[in-house]
Amino acid sequence: MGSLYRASKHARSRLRQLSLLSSEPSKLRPLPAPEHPDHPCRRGSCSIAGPAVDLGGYPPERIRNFSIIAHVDHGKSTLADRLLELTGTIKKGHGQPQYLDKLQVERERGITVKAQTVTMFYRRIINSSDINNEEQSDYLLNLIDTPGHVDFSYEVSRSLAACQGALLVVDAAQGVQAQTVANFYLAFESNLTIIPVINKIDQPTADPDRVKAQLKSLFDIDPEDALLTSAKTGQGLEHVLPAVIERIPSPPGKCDSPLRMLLLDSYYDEYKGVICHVAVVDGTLRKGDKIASAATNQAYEALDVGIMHPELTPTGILFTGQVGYVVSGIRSTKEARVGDTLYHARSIVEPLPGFKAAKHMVFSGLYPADGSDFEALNHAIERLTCNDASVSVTKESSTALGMGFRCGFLGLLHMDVFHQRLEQEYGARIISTIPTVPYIFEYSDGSKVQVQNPATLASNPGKRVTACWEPSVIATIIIPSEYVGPVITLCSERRGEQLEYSFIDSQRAFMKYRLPLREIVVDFYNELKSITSGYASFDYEDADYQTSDLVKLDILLNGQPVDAMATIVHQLKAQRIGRELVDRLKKFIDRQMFEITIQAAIGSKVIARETISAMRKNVLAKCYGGDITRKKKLLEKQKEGKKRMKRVGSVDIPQEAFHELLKVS
Ligand SMILES: Nc1nc2c(ncn2[C@@H]2O[C@H](COP(=O)(O)OP(=O)(O)OP(=O)(O)O)[C@@H](O)[C@H]2O)c(=O)[nH]1
Repeated sequence: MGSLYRASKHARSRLRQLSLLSSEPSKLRPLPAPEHPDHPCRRGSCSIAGPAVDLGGYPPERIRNFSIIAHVDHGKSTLADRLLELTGTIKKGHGQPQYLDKLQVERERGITVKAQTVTMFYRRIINSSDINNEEQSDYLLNLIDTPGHVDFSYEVSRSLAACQGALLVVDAAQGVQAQTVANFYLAFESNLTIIPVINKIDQPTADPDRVKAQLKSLFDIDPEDALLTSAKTGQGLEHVLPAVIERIPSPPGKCDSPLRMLLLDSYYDEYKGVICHVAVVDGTLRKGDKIASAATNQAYEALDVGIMHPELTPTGILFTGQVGYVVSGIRSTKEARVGDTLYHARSIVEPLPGFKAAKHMVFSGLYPADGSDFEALNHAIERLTCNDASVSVTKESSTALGMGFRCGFLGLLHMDVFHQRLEQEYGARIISTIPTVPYIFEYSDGSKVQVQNPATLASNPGKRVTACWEPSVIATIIIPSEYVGPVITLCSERRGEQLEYSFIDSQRAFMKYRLPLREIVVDFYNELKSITSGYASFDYEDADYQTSDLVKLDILLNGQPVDAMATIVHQLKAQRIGRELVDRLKKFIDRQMFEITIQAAIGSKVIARETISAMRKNVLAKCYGGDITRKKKLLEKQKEGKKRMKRVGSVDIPQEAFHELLKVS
């Protein structure tokens, strides 16, 4: 518990400040919906086209920028929905739950993968018991909903850069989970004011007192500071925005300083080009202003400026402390660099600190299923990386798959989501190769290289590998106490080293392990979930490289190595993985006109072998009788299927075979 305890000591002084904050009785009432004539957006003086919104009435002291952070499924997006309804930003019962989860992939998987910002207007009314003495003030609140899964914590840390506070949502029944811990520290290290929200109190198994005790013991959060809510029934929600206004400081920027904006995110729009989400740190941005990028020194004109309320809403202006969007004629992803500082061209400003570069944990080759689609895939990847700057892309080629790309991802789920978005949003059909982590190899000539593609590993016999290192992670695992035994077994099977083991209360154990990254990227989380009946929570942060005993495992078809199927594995696991790869391939490669041998080999030593006997797959076998059109159709279908095959030497490999190999750990 050492590191948690140390950090919680820091937390103590900060949280003490929080408990000093007033909780004077106040009543807050949402503003009328934007379409209402009394809404401040309608009382504005802006004369721009589109919905007029006057942001002039919101100096920094009337602005709060906050994020919602939590472990997966603790209710962030649902809470965000309720706050949007409460402020009239979206209509109640708008029929689209988790409004801010806009991507198809988010809706299908029920997870947030992109942080989303939305501006809300809120009127605070104090002392409402005496209606004549009512005091009211209007606030502009920027809410950023963030993903919960560890693979997207880069999104979280970027979002936090635009905020001064965060709602830390914890499920009242599940209590603190691994990503609650990770997200708490992300927010804490960014110096944000943290408001604990114990959500789902409507559940029969909810135990808010236990969660309060956990928050106290892990983070030294005063139980009095916790808000109790049910985003489902609406219970307790009336206290959330008052707490945001009272406890979270307003943005610190200077209105009269030269403009400095932080580029938070961007995406490509067919008509407008790149749309940049920005946080105005200092100064004012007006439509028509000439702005420049600190990263590229390119200058642009601000063609359209506005807020997300909840969709793009032109305002013509953005003042200090506000979060909004700007369209500036940037057309390529290379120009819109997340973390960049935008400023008025010709003014001299100190660039903002920006963001730490994303650290790629998993690499995989991405190839068009049909080789002639390379340019289309190139275009799709370029567009998509505009909205997901954390993916690294370099071109590569493979003898088996032709021209393609080597992409770096933040984790396996991130990789999966990227593939799905390519297919759903851009209609790309792709084949991806076995994911690998970035290993480091040292050769006999003293040179060291980072190997992101196993196929490139030392094919030169004059260059012997003399040492190798693999990346490791520090994993945090929180589980009900009865599952401790199986989890310890799993972690040691995965070559883990236990660093910490303690209890956060009478029912939950907390463990820290150092594990090789390779061991957790494929299937670790699924197995952890399955041995703990779904009760385990898991998070990790990257740690150092460790020396290791690694070998390159080749797959050969009829004696010919398939570069796209090569993988790097630990010596001790090579035999089992080789066997499994060969078995899986056998199931997915159809019998052909000749015998096919499938082999797994380390160097020249074959460690596993299977044979597929010769026979042409006769699709007409069961097609008796004389219907010629049906026979033609079947042959056509077979021909179509062949197009999706990849030919290695004389062997046709179906796409599915590549997908199957991804599952071998
Ligand atoms: N009973 C109950 N269920 C809730 C409450 N809040 C959210 N849920 C449900 O919990 C599930 C997860 O809610 P989300 O809002 O998607 O959770 P999330 O934290 O945004 O999830 P990720 O985006 O995947 O991190 C959904 O089925 C919600 O309907 C609540 O207060 N009570």
